[in-house]
Amino acid sequence: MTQSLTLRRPDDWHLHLRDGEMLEAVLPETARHFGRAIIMPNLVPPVVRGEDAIAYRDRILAALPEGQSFEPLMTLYLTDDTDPEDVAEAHRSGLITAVKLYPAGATTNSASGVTDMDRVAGVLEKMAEIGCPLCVHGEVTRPEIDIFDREAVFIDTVLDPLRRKIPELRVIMEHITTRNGVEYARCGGDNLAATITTHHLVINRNDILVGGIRPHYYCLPVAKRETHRLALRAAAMSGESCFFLGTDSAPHPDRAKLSPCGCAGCFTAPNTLSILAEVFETDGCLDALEGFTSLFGPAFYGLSPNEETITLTKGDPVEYPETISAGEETVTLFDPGFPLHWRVDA
Ligand SMILES: NC(=O)N[C@@H](CC(=O)O)C(=O)O
Ligand SMILES: [Zn+2]
Ligand SMILES: [Zn+2]
Repeated sequence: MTQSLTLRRPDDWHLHLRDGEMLEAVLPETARHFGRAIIMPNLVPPVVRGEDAIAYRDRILAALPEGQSFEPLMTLYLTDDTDPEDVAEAHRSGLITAVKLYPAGATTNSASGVTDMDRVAGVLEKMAEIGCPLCVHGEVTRPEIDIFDREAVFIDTVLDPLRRKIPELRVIMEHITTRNGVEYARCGGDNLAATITTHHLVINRNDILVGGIRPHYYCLPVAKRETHRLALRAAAMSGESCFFLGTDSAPHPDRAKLSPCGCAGCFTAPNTLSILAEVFETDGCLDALEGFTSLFGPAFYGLSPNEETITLTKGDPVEYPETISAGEETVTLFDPGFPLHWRVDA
């Protein structure tokens, strides 16, 4: 029996597009299905000032194939030296949608991130005043903290104190991976939301490590034990508007993933919607998909949902390529490990 499902066109509230040949290769994969995306600023060098964001936005729009429409929602990369006035001006002019906090050393290209929250207090106060949201990579980097505890410790020792100090600041806890993150976001009131990735609904830490190491499942924050994955799944399907999709699709050349020090990131842009439809259906929650992919994100960011719709049709398993090419490089798609029956109609 064929079934179909029509949704408002989704948005991706956390996306890495990179630059150059990688940008050209991955942008069409997102623009095919998504109307808008929050564009991560962790380029090398990072997108720090308003003028960097203008230049990056122009490169993205120039790389968009004819016939595709897509709106990049730009962000600035917060550093110890970010100027509050530069942020205010970029926000006032509509250039940026949010500012991104990377604790220095927490993840890919975060070396220029924040070393001490006190140093950015002035910018964060300014952002609270003007209503500019803060997207947060929520992991501590203290070497003594176990990698599996870094999100929970961040919530207790950095995020909660920050929100008590500046309660008006709108915060998005990005790519949450723990029950702790779910519970904190759920009780955070109107100024707090959390994004959840596709891959964290699918894999737990065993999938990375049991029976051989699977570098393509390695991302940050690293997938946790099964109880946490189940909490994320329940949150995504709960219909609570504080949880919405941020794929964190993070392409890296296979050469860089399959190395003795492989880098973190899962590339999910091409098959995300097929995977999400499959997992929401498996849990009997297809009705909750549209809120998660298309409604709650815009509502939190004060935007309207997209006018257009997309339709997914259920049928024989859809074949996605194992890899896509980016110049001379290949990038491997995230493999959910189960057949995908929902295809996005062209
Ligand atoms: N998620 C990841 O594992 N990697 C992201 C960085 C990030 O979002 O933390 C990347 O830029 O590759
Ligand atoms: Zn991150
Ligand atoms: Zn990311």
